[in-house]
Amino acid sequence: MIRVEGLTKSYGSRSVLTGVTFDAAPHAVTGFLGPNGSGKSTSLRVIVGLAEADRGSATVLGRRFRDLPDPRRVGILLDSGAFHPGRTARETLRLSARLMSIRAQRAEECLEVVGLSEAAGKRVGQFSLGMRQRLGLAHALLGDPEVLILDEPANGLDPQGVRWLRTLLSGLADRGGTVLLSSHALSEVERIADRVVVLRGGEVVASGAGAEVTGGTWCRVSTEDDQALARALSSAGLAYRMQPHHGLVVAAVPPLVGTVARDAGLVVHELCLSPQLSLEDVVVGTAPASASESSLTKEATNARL
Ligand SMILES: Nc1ncnc2c1ncn2[C@@H]1O[C@H](COP(=O)(O)OP(=O)(O)OP(=O)(O)O)[C@@H](O)[C@H]1O
Repeated sequence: MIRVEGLTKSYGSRSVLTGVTFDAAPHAVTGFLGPNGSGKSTSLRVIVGLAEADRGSATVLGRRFRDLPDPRRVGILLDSGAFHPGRTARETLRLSARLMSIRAQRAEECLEVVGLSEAAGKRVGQFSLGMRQRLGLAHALLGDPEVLILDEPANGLDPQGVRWLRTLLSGLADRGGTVLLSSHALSEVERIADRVVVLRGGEVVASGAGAEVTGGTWCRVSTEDDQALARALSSAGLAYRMQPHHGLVVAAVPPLVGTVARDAGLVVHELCLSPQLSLEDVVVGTAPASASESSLTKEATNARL
């Protein structure tokens, strides 16, 4: 379990985190999402004791990270570019294993897990970004941890690598582990994470299972006359946003939107649930007024259903 409560931090006069509060629970992969500069890395650095918060607290397995009797229970990958470029992958892992009093054979096992056995004798300086990420993951796995804290682990991985990462992380979560990973790549996180925490401008703007975060009832719709549909949705008290090229995103389930379109006499061209789009909207802050922002919308939705 990772518990973060009220983290607030400034660099000089610049506020970077404001009251950041969330949990990452065992048996789950929690995605920590947000645009560049929203404070994800700073939060992770505070959690593992590499940065100090001005206020608030962060605990891992019930204690501050630095107070853990056995920090090997927590695997961390914050910067895969930090490995010495002149060492081989095997040397890098064996050195860390020795520092952490972990048997040397574990380095070989972790190289195998991340698919780097063949490249184990190669210098890290010759590695691609994706290979460095794999090495970083191997490093995080050395202590056979119960908790993984990963900053942008999918960075540089090809689609096959992302699939492999998903299998690796969900396997750890299935065995009772806690995984917290940051990313600004929404599609990856949506596929990997069970729950998401969305940070924007140093504040948590949403958290929960994907469907909870997005209201679970967002859909994308386009009709023969989207302006006419917009007017009909407004009359029905439903929140919507016009999309740049065509269509709208609406805070309601498809049958309700379809009914509104039919009552307005409009031919529907496209109507589908749109969880990916809505999560992206939440992260970048372009979501239409959500149900929580507009109880009228929610009531109208319920009434029509
Ligand atoms: N050591 C530092 N000194 C001053 N400002 C910092 C420092 N570290 C981070 N910041 C600032 O804090 C803000 C949040 O940065 P942070 O790296 O936590 O964001 P992020 O969400 O991880 O972004 P990214 O997705 O680009 O990695 C940024 O405006 C950044 O410039």
